Formats: sequence, C-alpha cells, structure tokens
Amino acid sequence: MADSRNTIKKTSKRLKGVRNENFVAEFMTELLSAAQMRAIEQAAIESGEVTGLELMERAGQGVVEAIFAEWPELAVSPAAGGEGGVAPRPAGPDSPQDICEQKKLRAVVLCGPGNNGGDGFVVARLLKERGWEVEVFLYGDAGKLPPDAKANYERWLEMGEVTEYDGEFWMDPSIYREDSVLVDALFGTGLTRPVENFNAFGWVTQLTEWRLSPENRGAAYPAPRVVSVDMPSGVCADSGRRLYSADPPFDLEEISADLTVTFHSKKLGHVLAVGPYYSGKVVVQDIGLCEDHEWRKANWKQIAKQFDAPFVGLLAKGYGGHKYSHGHALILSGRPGRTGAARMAARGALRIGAGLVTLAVPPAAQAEVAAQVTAIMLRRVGDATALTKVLEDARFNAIGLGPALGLDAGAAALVAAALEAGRASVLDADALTLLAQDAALFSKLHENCVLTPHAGEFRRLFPDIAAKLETAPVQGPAYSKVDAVREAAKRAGCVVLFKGPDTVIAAPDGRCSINSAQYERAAPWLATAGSGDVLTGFIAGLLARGFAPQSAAETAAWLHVECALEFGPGLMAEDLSEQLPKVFRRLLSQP
Ligand SMILES: NC(=O)C1=CN([C@@H]2O[C@H](COP(=O)(O)OP(=O)(O)OC[C@H]3O[C@@H](n4cnc5c(N)ncnc54)[C@H](O)[C@@H]3O)[C@@H](O)[C@H]2O)[C@@H](O)CC1
Ligand SMILES: [K+]
Repeated sequence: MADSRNTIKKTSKRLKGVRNENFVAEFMTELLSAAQMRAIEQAAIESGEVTGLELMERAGQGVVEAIFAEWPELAVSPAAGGEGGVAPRPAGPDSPQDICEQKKLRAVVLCGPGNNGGDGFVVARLLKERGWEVEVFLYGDAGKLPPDAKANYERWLEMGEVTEYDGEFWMDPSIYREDSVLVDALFGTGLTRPVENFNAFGWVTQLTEWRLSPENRGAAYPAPRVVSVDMPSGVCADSGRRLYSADPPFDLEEISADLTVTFHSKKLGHVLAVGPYYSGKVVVQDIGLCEDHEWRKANWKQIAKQFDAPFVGLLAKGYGGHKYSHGHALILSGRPGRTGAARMAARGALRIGAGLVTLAVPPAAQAEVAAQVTAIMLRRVGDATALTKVLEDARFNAIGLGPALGLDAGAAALVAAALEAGRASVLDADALTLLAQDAALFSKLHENCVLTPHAGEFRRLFPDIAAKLETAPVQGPAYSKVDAVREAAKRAGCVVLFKGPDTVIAAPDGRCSINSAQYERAAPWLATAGSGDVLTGFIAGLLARGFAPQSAAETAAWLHVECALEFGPGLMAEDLSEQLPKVFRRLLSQP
C-alpha cells in the first residue's frame, strides 16, 4: 500500500499552493498528454533556460539512474576517463569492465525514429561508459532522425555500432542472459499509428510474452529486464490504449516493460486503460523543467490530475460542531427485499462523517429496514409527492439515490422529484438507467449532481461517447477515458465519475482527475457486489458535509480504494465502511 505520508509530502511539494475553488487542497500530481508535455518542453526551450539536447541528455541519465535504483546489483560507476567517450579497459580484477564481465551486464537498446530513440542513444552511451556491453538497433532511417536524436546517434557511433532493426534477431539467444537489460526507446509520446511492421517487432513481443508467461517465471533460462523509455512502445501516451491496424488481422505489437521511466510528469497513458499493465512500474525523473511555467498557469483546467490523497484538514471534523453542522443525507431505499443496497449506502454516508443520515423507505419496506439499522433514521416515503414534502425540510442537504431503486414509473418520479429539489445529489445504478431512458429526466440534472456510472451504465447514458471509447483506435493520440468523461460531464452539466481501476472524474468545466487503483494501489477485490452502493453512500455523506461535487466524488473514490486496501482480499462490500475509522485515524494522525 502507498505510504500516504510520503505521498502527501511529495505531492504537496509538487503542487504547493494549488487550491481549487472551494479551498480543498487535495494532493494531486499532474498527468500530461503528449501535446501538453511538448508545450511545456517547447516553452522551456524557447525561454532559453534549456536546450532540447540538454533535456535529452537528462532524460537518458534519468533512465540509467532509474535502472540502477531499481536493480542496485546492476549499478556501476563510469570508468575513469570514460566521460564522453569509450571507456578504457583498465587492468585489474576490480575494474568496471571486469565487474561487468563477471556480472555479464549487457544492454540491448532498441532506438526508434524520433526523440525517444534519441534518449536511447544517450542511454547506450552512458551504459557503455560504465563498461556495459551495449548493442544498439535502429528502427528507421538514420538520415531522417530529428536533430537532437541525430546528434546522439552520431555520438554513439564514435563508440559503437548501430544495426538495422529487423526481424532477423528475434531468436537471438544472447538476449536471454542473466543481468541483461532490454531498453525500449522505440516510441514515446510521438506514437501516431499502430506498429505495422510485425516481423520487426515479433521477437520483442515474444520475448516479453515469454517473460510474462507463468510457466517461465523463475525459469533457469533467464530473460532480460525490460525498461521502456517514457512509454512502453505501442501504447498511446494520451489514452493508455494500444493502437490497432485498420486492416485486419488486428495483430499488434507492444512492449510490456518491467520498468518505465518517464520525464517531468506521468503521462495519461501510464494510468489509463491498459497502460499500467504494459508500463510495469513507472518512475518519474526530473529533467529540470520549471514547475511554475506560465503555460501551466494558463492551462490548469485542461491538465488532468492524479488524485493522490485528500486534504486531511477538511476530512477532520472541527471542534464545537453539532450533528446538523455536518449535514443530513437522505438515501432512497428500494422496495421490500431490495433494501440492502440503500442500507449499505446509508452506512457509508454516516461513517464518512455526515451528521445525520435518513433512509427514505417505501412504507412496505419499513419493517425490514427498521429491523436492521440503528444510528440511521427512517422516513416513510411512498411516492414522489411524499419525497417532495420531505425535501421541504432544508436540513436534508444531500441525496443519494439509485442503488436497487427500481426501474418503474414510480422510481422515475422519485428521481424527478429529487432532481427538482435542487439538492446536492449522487445518482447511481437504477437512477442512471432511468436517466438514460428518459431525455426529460436527463435534462433535470443540475450542477450539484454527481453521476457514478460503471462501463455498462456509461454506455447506456452516453452511447455515442462510449462508442468512440470502445472503437479500436488506429491512430494516436487515441480518444481516451479522460476525453470521454469530460465530454459526458459537459453534456450532463454535472460531475461524472466513470468507475474502473482508472476511475475518471470530470466536471463540466473540464477539470478532471483520475483515481488510480493500480500499481501499488491495486485492489482487484474491490470489484465485488455492492461496492458501488457504498461509494454512492460515501459521496452522499461528503456532499452532506458540504464538499463540492467534484471534491466529494474524488475524495470518496480515493477513500473507497483506501478502505479496500486496508481490508485486503476477502473483502465484501459491507466491510468497506467499517475500514473508514482506521483509514481516518491513519490520515488524521499525520503531522
Ligand atoms: N526535446 C524533446 O522534445 C525531448 C523529448 N524527449 C523524448 O522524445 C520523445 C518524443 O519524441 P518524438 O516526438 O520525436 O516522438 P517519438 O520518438 O515517440 O516517435 C516519433 C517518431 O516515430 C514515428 N512513428 C510514430 N508511430 C510510429 C509507428 N507506429 N511506426 C513507425 N513509426 C512511427 C513518427 O513518424 C516519428 O518519426 C519522448 O517520448 C521522450 O522520450 C526527451 O528526450 C526529453 C526531451
Ligand atoms: K519507448
């Protein structure tokens, strides 16, 4: 599990002073698109603070440092006098050359036709200076390399050879050596089309597939460690999606890495879709680009963020407050036999800190619900008219509705009444299906709403947007989940939270964040019946506490994953809310 304390320290330093409109200083890191990264680099180069060549050198250095940090047994210093040229072979048993031979340190660097390939040439040079045996392949025409990559290609030629990268090497057994590293510098943020030359890439895929297949894990015949520069080649930096050939067969090639070393900031593709699977582990290296660039200040709403931790000051309840100062959430329950979902949501709302939580129950379900709740209150709400009446009490400041609500006309009328009351509301499950079926109902959505669809519900609500997201992309940058949720939020006029291991939350004005339950926060056991109902409750509880819709959705989604991590495998939805006290204790005890 992520060490939240470290995360907070690191990210607060990173986005120091950043506040959103509601003074909710969540801790977030930026996730850049390829175009945004290019704009930041370009602004830095144009301002004269750095040259492209310097950035490339730092990028290559960053890759080498990350390799050594990840696998300290591979770390060797540059040979004496080896700076900028061929490392001499000093005599003696402890010379770097001898250490490398002893350890069989060997790198195969695959360079592509752009600046990603340029980074690869820098890595090749720096490793060779440290005595590594380095073999370099170039995919593409050396004459067409962009200037910085060309400069590094030429520097490498002073110390080693470059072989054309074609399909002849796929069975080269020398790569299957202990302590060898395959550096993938084929494509980075510039991947614009699928990798078409299947023969050329076949051996890389075979190699990574071989490495990943369970029967070969721990095999005596060792496979190299695979390190991708910036992006695992074949994966789109903007969407985390693989690019497909427009002409069947949809054979495709991509590299699956143990370690991906990126620069300045993570890219969207590292956290979206299949990006995490292919990236392995992502390390971000600083290449000296300024944090507070004018460009960023002007474009902050367009930059998606990774939600790393909530602002604990806001989660804590202040002294002197009474229950009404923390809001009153109303959760709508379904008919008898279907009340469990709303009860779980209500419990989540109470645990997350709503001052009061009331379940609005159909009269026929009252006995069933009353037998199973204590701190949660009950109100008989037989129909939409009764709901409107209940909501005349302004103290009900947030509504959660949808889980097991039903899909009949009565349920649709309840959704309409809830929306007409204009309260902060979270709509999930059946409420989303009802919205998808009825344009008039959909048009009642307002800016204080949060929609929490999973993939199926998103498809029902926004079929055209979902179709774009589900069509195999044939060119980059591909349409991403971030694009889709931004578009959906704009159309709905409210916050949309699209669930998944890469939960994306967007507001109509374009603000967008990703709650990643991947890498060290992976919690696959969260995909369990009822876990969405608990999330609805968490959001309703935070809305009741006065969180703005976007913040409520972000904070709830983050805490939801944190609860799953706290409990671990074996989790049932009922367990989630019960982890909140432990999670809060851990967060609030931090300095
Ligand atoms: N000065 C800079 O701009 C810096 C760039 N950096 C590196 O440069 C990368 C971006 O460089 P580029 O914009 O040149 O992009 P890439 O090097 O990622 O790739 C672009 C090249 O690949 C070709 N291409 C794209 N998809 C292809 C496919 N499927 N098959 C064959 N060819 C394909 C393009 O036509 C173009 O020639 C970053 O990922 C990063 O690694 C870093 O060195 C930091 C500094
Ligand atoms: K790459």
